[in-house]
Parts: sequence; structure tokens; C-alpha cells
Amino acid sequence: MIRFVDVHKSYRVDGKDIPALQPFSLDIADGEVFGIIGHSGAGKSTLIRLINLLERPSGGSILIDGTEMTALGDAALRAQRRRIGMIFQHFNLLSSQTVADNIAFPLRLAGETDAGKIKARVDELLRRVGLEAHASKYPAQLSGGQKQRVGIARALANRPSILLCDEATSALDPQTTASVLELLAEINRELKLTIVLITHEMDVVRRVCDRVAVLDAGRIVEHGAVADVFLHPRHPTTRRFVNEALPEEAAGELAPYTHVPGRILRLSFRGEATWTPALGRVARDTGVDFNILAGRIDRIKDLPYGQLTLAMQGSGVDQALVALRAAGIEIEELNR
Ligand SMILES: Nc1ncnc2c1ncn2[C@@H]1O[C@H](COP(=O)(O)OP(=O)(O)OP(=O)(O)O)[C@@H](O)[C@H]1O
Repeated sequence: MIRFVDVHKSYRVDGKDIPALQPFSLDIADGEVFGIIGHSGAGKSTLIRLINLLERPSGGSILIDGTEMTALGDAALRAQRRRIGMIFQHFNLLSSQTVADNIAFPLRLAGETDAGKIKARVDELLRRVGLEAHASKYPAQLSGGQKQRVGIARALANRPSILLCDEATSALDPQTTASVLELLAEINRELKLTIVLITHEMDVVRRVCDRVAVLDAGRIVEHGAVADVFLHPRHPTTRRFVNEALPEEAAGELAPYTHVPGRILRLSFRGEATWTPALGRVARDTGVDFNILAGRIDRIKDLPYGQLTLAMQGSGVDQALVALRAAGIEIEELNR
């Protein structure tokens, strides 16, 4: 487990301490994919770099599996860092070395000298990231997505238990982003390692994260399970991020529907409730009329969810709402 206790961080600029992270406490569980989302300057890079002490906290405790990171001497810190892989937005590959040598680099750095062992491990990693055919190429000969796959293979070389992803897909197009996120999800599932990623895109969080923390001007303003934060954003910053990832009309905005008669409802379906025909059944049973204004079905990681905005009319609306809630559907009334 990664545990932050009362951690804060300031940078010293021109003799003054400028706060970058306000005091916070946070636990990241083993094996989860934890997202940290925030705008530029919110403190995301600072937060993720505290985990491997690339930045030292100004105060507080950072514990990894119970080990206080800030108390470690140089040798112990190096050993701990080997258990923490990291990938970067701009890949940070060695341009003069082949793909295979880039991946072998951390193995050699950790003291491995047996060429056979290095080759076997590199081959295994190349297979895992789907780059078997590219071992002797140089980074300049690869696409952005392939470069990030090399970055991932290199980060996994020493079998870390934690993988830190610093805006790992921000330089990639949407399709390549999707395939790299798919690879990260597969690694998380199969190797059971903990992934902490920072991003400014809610869609990245939606696709791979189990939990998320929202950072705003150095403060964690909201955190929780992705489905909860996504479907019920509380803080204005979170709402803005969710609005970017969802069509405007599905994100709880009443504005487009002020002229529509009836009660304007937003229904959220999660998991199995997404696929059951509850709405039609309840409308028949209670005699209400409804008019669908907006809707979508998607996934939050592996959880299917649907959102429907509709106008409902008739004397049976209250009864219909009770029946829909009983069927596991969450309802928000936008014009009440
Ligand atoms: N080495 C440094 N020295 C001084 N100030 C710094 C340093 N690194 C970051 N900061 C400041 O700390 C704050 C948080 O920066 P940080 O890089 O953690 O944010 P971020 O959310 O990762 O932003 P971005 O998405 O733009 O990378 C910013 O105000 C930044 O200017």
C-alpha cells in the first residue's frame, strides 16, 4: 500500500516557499489503478514524484508497504526505487540505443551482467508489449505508441510492484491512447501491480482507473471510486472534467431543456441495471409519458453504465420514480 500521511510540499523560489501541495492524506491500495486528475499546475507531477522521492515532501510521511520512504538512506532508497517503475509523457528513451538495449538498461543498472539472462528477460518483455519484431530498431524508427510500449517494457524490467505513469498518453492520438491504456489495464490485471497515473483527461480515468483523486490548485478536492465521482461529481472542478468526457446534455445540465414540459430527470444505470428494460415496464405500469432528451451507454473501466435525460409527465410520476429506484436506477431531478 502507498500511504501519504499529512504530506505537503512547497518549492523554494527566490528565497520564498511557494506551496505546490497542501497537506493531504491518501491511501492507494495494492493492485488498484489510481488516477490523479488536475489542470496544468495543479500539482499532479509533484504528487506522483513524491512516491519515488524524485521530490521530497516538505513535511509528512510517505509509507510504501509500511516503509517510511523519507527515512531511507541512499542504498535502501535505490533498492526501493527498483520496485517502482515509471513511464513518461515524452518516453525518455535513449536515442542512441536499440529498443532491446533501452529495455535492458535498468537490468544492467541493477547489476545484471549475464547476457543470456538479460536477453531472455528482454524477449519476454518485448512479447508482453507486442514489440517482438522491433528489438533492433532505434527509437527514432518507432511511432509514439511503440515508443511508449518500450517505455512500459523498460519500466517493468526489474519486476516492480508499482508503476507510475506521468501523463503517459498525453502525446498520443486517441486510437494509440486507447491501445496503450488497454496494455496498462492488462498489465494491472495479469501482473497485479499497482498503477498510479496522472492525467488531465477524464476519459483516461474512465477507461482504466478504479479510483481517482481530483487535484485543484494543490488540494485534493474530491476522491473516490471512479463510477461515483463520474456519475455524481461534487466539486466544480470535477464537474468540468466530467463535462469534457460526457456530452453536455448528459452531465446534469438543465439549460438546454428549460422549455421542455414535464419533470426533467437524469437516470443513471450501473452494471446489470443498464441492460434491463425497466423504463418501458414502469411507464406501462404507471401510465406516465416520457420523452428521451439525451442518452448514452458506455463503460467505466469494466462497469457498463447508461445515462438518460428525459422529460416525464402524468399523474403517476412519483410512483414511477419509486419503481425505477427499486430497480436499481439512480435518479436526479434537474428541474426541482
Ligand atoms: N522545481 C520546481 N520549482 C519551483 N516550482 C515548481 C517546481 N516544480 C513545480 N513547481 C510549481 O508547483 C506547482 C505544481 O506543479 P506540478 O508540475 O506538480 O503541476 P502539474 O499538475 O503536474 O502541472 P502540468 O500538468 O503542467 O505538468 C506549479 O505552480 C509549479 O509552477
